[in-house]
Amino acid sequence: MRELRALIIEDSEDDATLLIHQLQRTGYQLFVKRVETREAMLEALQKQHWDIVLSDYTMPRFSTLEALVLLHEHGLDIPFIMVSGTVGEDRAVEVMKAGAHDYIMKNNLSRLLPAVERELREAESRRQRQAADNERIRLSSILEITPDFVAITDLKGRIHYINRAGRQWLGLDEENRCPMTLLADYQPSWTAALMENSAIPYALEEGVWEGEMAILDSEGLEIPVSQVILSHQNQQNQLEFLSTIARDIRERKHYEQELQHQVTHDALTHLPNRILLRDRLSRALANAKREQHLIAVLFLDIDNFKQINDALGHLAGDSCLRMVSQRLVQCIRTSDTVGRYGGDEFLIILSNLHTPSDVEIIVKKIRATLSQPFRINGNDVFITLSIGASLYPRDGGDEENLLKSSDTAMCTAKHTGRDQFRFYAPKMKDRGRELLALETDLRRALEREEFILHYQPQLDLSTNQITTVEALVRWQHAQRGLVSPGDFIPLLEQTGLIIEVGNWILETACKQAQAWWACGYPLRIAVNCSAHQFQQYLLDTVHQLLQKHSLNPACLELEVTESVVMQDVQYATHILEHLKAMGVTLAIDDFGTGYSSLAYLKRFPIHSLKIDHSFVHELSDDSEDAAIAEAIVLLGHSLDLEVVAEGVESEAQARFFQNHQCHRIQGYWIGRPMPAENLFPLIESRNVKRRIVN
Ligand SMILES: Nc1nc2c(ncn2[C@@H]2O[C@H](COP(=O)(O)O[C@H]3[C@@H](O)[C@H](n4cnc5c(=O)[nH]c(N)nc54)O[C@@H]3COP(=O)(O)O)[C@@H](O)[C@H]2O)c(=O)[nH]1
Repeated sequence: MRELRALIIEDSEDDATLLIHQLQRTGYQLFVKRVETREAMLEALQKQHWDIVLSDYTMPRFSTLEALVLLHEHGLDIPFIMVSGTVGEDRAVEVMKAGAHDYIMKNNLSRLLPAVERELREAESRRQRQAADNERIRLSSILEITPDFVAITDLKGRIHYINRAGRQWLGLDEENRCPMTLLADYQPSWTAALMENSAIPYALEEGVWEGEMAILDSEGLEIPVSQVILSHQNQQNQLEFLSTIARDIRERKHYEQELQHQVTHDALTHLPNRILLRDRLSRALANAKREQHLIAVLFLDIDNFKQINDALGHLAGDSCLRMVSQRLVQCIRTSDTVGRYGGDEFLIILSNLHTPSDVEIIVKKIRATLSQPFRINGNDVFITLSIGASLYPRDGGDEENLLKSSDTAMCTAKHTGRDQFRFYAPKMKDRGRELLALETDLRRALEREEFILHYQPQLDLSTNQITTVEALVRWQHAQRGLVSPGDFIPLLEQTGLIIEVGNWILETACKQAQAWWACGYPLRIAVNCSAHQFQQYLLDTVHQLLQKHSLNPACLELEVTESVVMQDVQYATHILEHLKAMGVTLAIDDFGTGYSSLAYLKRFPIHSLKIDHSFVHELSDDSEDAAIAEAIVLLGHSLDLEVVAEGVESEAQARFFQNHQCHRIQGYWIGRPMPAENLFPLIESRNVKRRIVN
């Protein structure tokens, strides 16, 4: 049974009883309270909720109008019916204006029930409307404060509502909040097209569409958004409005891009990494196949990068890689790609080439750019690259083969010597395999005692005596026979084995020199010192060996090439000074082939210069070489350095150097490199069999 709580304002108990009787006929479970003063009504209102108020017009201590004021003061919307015996029309109007919902004459109480029913219904619908209004206000205040863009448009895309965030994004002011402008005016063309062709039809069909789009801000900049579009029907089930809720995803996009960059780029140089390089190569290939173009893949490896790391530290190595990558980027078009393949290896993809010679032009450019010294930690570092190139379609039709071929070409370039460039050629495959096998054998050669030393005499031109011999390593391979150092020294350098083998050479040479001294032959022994050895523990090793074999330091001459000492002048000066302090003599090998600065030459504590044999071979018929050789001898004289001419093969060459007061000569004309025991007869006689005929 429904409840009805009725507050009766009546001074007459009888009249109140009559009203109650009437109300009881409604079938409600009735709760009634009669009051006749303001205070009593106030107390009743405070104690509980009332569904209806029935009020007499006038009472000795209270009135309908006062009761209405009280309700109004407390903001209560309770159906209010005046039930009065004698009230004129004017008063009735006055009461209605004051907020009463109806009035009923006491002599016509049959109207009471329908009036009560109606007012209860209306109160309920007022309550529902109020609740709906409150809900709407709450929702719209939420919409107003949300940072997301919210707009309602009609099916023509005209904006009917837009929230505060939306107004701010689009630069609309408060007054202009529903300007009936088109939402499409605030979208980039690609978003407008996506809306029209896909999102709106889908939302109209399915009710909701979700995806990523963009909105143009007040300055026309694209704000990437994650967007939901909802379609709304009117009461006739016709589609009428679309609401758009868009969330700013700039930050997410930024992180996504950053993540994508991290996955596809090298952290040190910011160049594309292997993953992106492969992707670019496969795209370039697809394009080249369509357009019938040539592609080149260049594999680049920094020569002797380990030395930079070892000598200057890893941070310097890192900045070297960064600098190299910056210079490489400058050498190519933006449509081409340069990336870091790993370690000190870079890859360049050149597309849209017309002829293979285009590659040579780029390689020339790269070498010219890299020929300028790199300033690292206050040192001028010179860097060269070994470069191999493969061409599509000639050397491979897919990424794998092109990469492999360019790598093989680079390895061949590296084995040929530093600073070389090679196009891939099919025969390189075998050479590559051969080098691999050689490397495996080399790793075992030391423990199998397959290395031996040969000695080549140097003739002192002022005394005609052999005063110095150069120790030259040979590899006595079980199957290959005697392997020339030209074939395995570069491999020892690349694998780092040169340190171990170099130390063995140094020790064997020191032992041999000591043995000769013991037999009464005070020969000086010249030993080649590789770049790696020069960078690592050379001072300690030399010091220990001299002690261990009780060798007079003056009997040891270390030959270091010009390029090794020029790579890091400060470091080289430090090492050379310490060696000199130990009493060891120092020679600059292959002099004339590098880039020595005369200023540095003066500063280096060296004892002799060895003229490279390339200037000696063609001496007689090439006046330029003769001029260079003569200039080196003169330079030696003026810097108070001994000069040794190597590669002397003929008497004419020997005479040339004697005439120019060169101190020593070395070469086949005196004697080839030979085992120690073969050298004895030569030293014994103290006379060179072939004499220079004056
Ligand atoms: N780090 C080390 N490098 C070494 C060592 N032993 C040799 N090498 C280096 O290998 C390169 C080739 O050496 P090799 O085949 O021994 O050639 C040397 C001589 O045989 C050759 N030579 C000497 N006289 C003549 C000649 O009259 N004509 C001619 N065509 N060649 C001649 O020259 C090479 C000596 O060169 P250099 O060292 O510059 O004095 C070579 O680069 C060696 O340095 C080693 O133990 N450690």
